[in-house]
Amino acid sequence: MMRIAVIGPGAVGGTLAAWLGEAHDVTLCARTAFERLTVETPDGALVATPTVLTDPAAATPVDWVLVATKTYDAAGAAAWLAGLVGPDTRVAVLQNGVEHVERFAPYLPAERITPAVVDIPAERTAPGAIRQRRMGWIKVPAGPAGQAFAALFAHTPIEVATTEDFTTVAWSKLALNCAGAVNALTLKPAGIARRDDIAAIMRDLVAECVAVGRAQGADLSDDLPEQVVAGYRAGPADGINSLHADRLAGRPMEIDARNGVIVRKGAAHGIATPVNAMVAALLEAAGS
Ligand SMILES: NC(=O)C1=CN([C@@H]2O[C@H](COP(=O)(O)OP(=O)(O)OC[C@H]3O[C@@H](n4cnc5c(N)ncnc54)[C@H](OP(=O)(O)O)[C@@H]3O)[C@@H](O)[C@H]2O)C=CC1
Ligand SMILES: CC(C)(CO)C(=O)C(=O)O
Repeated sequence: MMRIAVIGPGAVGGTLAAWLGEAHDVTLCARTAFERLTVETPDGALVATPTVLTDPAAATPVDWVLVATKTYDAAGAAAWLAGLVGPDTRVAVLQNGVEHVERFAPYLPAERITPAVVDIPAERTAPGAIRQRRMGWIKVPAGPAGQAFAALFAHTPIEVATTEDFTTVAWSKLALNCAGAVNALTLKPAGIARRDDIAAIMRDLVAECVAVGRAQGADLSDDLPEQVVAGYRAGPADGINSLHADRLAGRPMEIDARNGVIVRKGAAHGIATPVNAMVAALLEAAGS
């Protein structure tokens, strides 16, 4: 049994905490207090009453810290690290985008950070109340830290694996996420991808991501734009991605981590990214 702290027990953090709590000692580090964690999973409900801390001063060292806040809440998440991180603690960052390590490098030595790509669609209806839509998967870089992270989930049906090519995994996931901007813009769930005009915009967003990702070293196939659209069309039409959920709730949005990053890194390589720049600007304006 490992001691695990989850910073940010929202849709992803709450889902993982509920599964991990079946075999480990899990503490939740939350911003908003709640008593009961209930996750409707594809295999039925998981209900737990874990320790929930809301004051970083109450945190004590654990074996693993899992950071699952939104990217824009990194500074708040980092406030927990002084209490949670001891000499042997490993820190996994479970967020979308391709900048997991850069984002937390100001707070921790980079070698202590395990970046994780998560593909587990989950929606939070209230603090501690979550619907996990699909069992999904997590990928982490190959190596001792990645193996130790995967071992935490050995008792769960979630597929957690290491990869020798994390760059490609992260950019492939970014391709999926950058296209999801259309949902936050239109305030329509995943089924909007069934419209041909919207699918054309999604393909353009992904094509820019592919061009920039390749320049960053990712091995991305030519048909990724088509695969992304096909995936959205095949999934539940009422699925709400986390960017869309943020806009619906009036929260900040991960625009920079999901679309802005393509524009920023594209500019560094001299690659034009007008469609991602446009949706990022429209979302910034919509959220301001
Ligand atoms: N939802 C999904 O389906 C998926 C999301 N992701 C990615 O995972 C990451 C997390 O997303 P998601 O789970 O949807 O986000 P949520 O908004 O559901 O959860 C984030 C949680 O972080 C908490 N939080 C914010 N600041 C702090 C702080 N200082 N201390 C402690 N807790 C804090 C929030 O608290 P409060 O309750 O007060 O808001 C909230 O509970 C994002 O990068 C997202 O892109 C990846 C795959 C799937
Ligand atoms: C698209 C999805 C649900 C895939 O896990 C996701 O990453 C998100 O909502 O942020």
